[in-house]
Amino acid sequence: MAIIADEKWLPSDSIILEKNADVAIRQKRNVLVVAGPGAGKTELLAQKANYLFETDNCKEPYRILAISFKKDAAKNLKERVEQRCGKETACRFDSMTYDAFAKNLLDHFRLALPQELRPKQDYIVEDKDILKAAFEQYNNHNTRYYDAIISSVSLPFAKDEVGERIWKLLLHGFDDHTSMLTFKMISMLAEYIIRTNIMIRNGLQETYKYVFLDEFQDTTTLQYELVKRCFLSSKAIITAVGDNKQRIMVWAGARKTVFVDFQNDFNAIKYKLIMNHRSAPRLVDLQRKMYSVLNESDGQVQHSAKWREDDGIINLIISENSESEALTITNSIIKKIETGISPTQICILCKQKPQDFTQIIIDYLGQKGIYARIENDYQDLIKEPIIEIILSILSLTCNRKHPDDWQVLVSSIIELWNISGTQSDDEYFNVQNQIDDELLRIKQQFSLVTTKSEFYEVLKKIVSFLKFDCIKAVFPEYSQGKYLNDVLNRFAKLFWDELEKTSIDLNMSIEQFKGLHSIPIMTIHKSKGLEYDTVFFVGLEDAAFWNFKNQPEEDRCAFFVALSRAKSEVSFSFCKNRNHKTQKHNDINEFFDLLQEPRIANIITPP
Ligand SMILES: Nc1ncnc2c1ncn2[C@@H]1O[C@H](COP(=O)(O)OP(=O)(O)OP(=O)(O)O)[C@@H](O)[C@H]1O
Repeated sequence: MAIIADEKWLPSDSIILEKNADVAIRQKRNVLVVAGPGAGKTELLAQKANYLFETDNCKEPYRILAISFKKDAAKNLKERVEQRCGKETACRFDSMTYDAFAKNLLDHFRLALPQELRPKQDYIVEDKDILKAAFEQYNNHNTRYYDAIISSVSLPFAKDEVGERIWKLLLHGFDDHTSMLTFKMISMLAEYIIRTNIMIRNGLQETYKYVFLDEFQDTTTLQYELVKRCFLSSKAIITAVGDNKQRIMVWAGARKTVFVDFQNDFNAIKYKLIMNHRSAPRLVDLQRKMYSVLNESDGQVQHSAKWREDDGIINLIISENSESEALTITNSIIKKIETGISPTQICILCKQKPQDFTQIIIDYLGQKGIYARIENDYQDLIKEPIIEIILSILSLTCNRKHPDDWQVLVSSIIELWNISGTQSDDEYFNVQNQIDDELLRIKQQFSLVTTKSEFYEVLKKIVSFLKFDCIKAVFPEYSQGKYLNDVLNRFAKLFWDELEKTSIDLNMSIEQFKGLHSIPIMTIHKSKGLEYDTVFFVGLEDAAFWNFKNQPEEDRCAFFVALSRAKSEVSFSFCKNRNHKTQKHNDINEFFDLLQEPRIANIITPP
């Protein structure tokens, strides 16, 4: 890659950065970028990676570490950097979740832990049954407090309290159980490793010259402590991006003071962005109205110039019952699709339990030949590296001429089987031939599949061709316990569902599984960081916001996140009688008041 002089560097993909974004990208010290939805915070991180690599500010062999909350967010960021800088340079961009970061540290440096704190090498992660069994040994049956008890322990052990005793059981195994760690325990052990081993800490700081923290508002105290332990007072330059108004993880321990703490601890300079590149002007107006409700100053937010001033539609649908709600939403979706909007650009959101709120809508859409599905199970699976490889194999058995799939498969196999670039061309062609032969065998075997168990046999063949042990060895996330089996089983089940629905049309099943033709349904939590042309929020009701009285701020943020996923249209739906139960909106009247203000929402009251 040719090196570009600092002053000549320009953002890629014709992106024009607002001034503060450009300054934050070029800044040579720790920065905190705070900005509303659609301001381009994630885009800023991707551009900053390009800038650092293209200008050689991040010289070889230094690397960039990017930490996100969700696997798909981490993968998307990596893909953007790969597209722009090429795979070779982007291999110095390590994009992972907090959980993966902590687990990598533990797995690499497990032996640096004293015996008392050292889990077995084959420890299992997040197994609820083992957790329960450990607590029950101490007659503790209230699962609600398990997390708090685990987190209350300080390392190293000093007190011999119940929490410590439970940790010991989980660390070393008990009865027939092997070691089991929750992600919180992994984070605490990783923090302990860094705290007590200067060499390891120095090594980490020597590796990462730059660190990116996405969705910083949701960082928990444990995660923040780990970042601090790793990078405080180091030469690593940290860029954190976030939005207070989207803090919807307080229930999971998000640290409310994290922005101020970061500014103080890391002497970070704060930049505000004011653009909203995503939403149409009328939607931005509604978001702006919510700023004061969310205790955020700043009505300065601006919409992009690509819109006309009166663009954007907001609806409040008030239905008598679930059937009339489903009919209204289905008809509205049909109209959207008729105007050329892809189903994948239409999203249905719920505060919780999407199954309970959307099953009738799924059925009605299905009757019209429109496929909608609850994404929560699919989203994470699709981003699993092993599933990406299996899908590429299945796809190549349908059509050998899929260059992207071929690329994924060959590069994965080279990595899995540890065939380095120094091997001879002969060896490389040999591998290609082996892949070709195997694809043919799988194709033949698949052509005879009529039952679930026969399909499972095909999958087993694929995994044995890839070599189970190599998969475990190459991908750190699969190295321990049952996780790889768990991923494969979940995939087998969901993919067989698609095969059944398409009468075993493999090509169609792959497309359906990837969600290329379906309307995604998900919780607000899963929708973070995503965007759609049209959003339907189903269940603007007290029952969905059942804890509003105790956590009004977090629920307001949830409403705000739902609203801000939409580019051009958003509908909120209240149903007077949902699933034979009368619904109210007394507790969340403020949302109704807001939507019913003059010139905000069209009120739709189907019969
Ligand atoms: N400078 C820019 N010019 C034009 N479009 C942009 C720019 N920055 C980002 N975008 C586009 O705007 C949309 C929102 O960007 P992005 O997802 O990075 O925002 P965000 O601040 O992370 O949003 P959120 O907090 O809501 O998840 C994306 O479609 C992105 O491609």
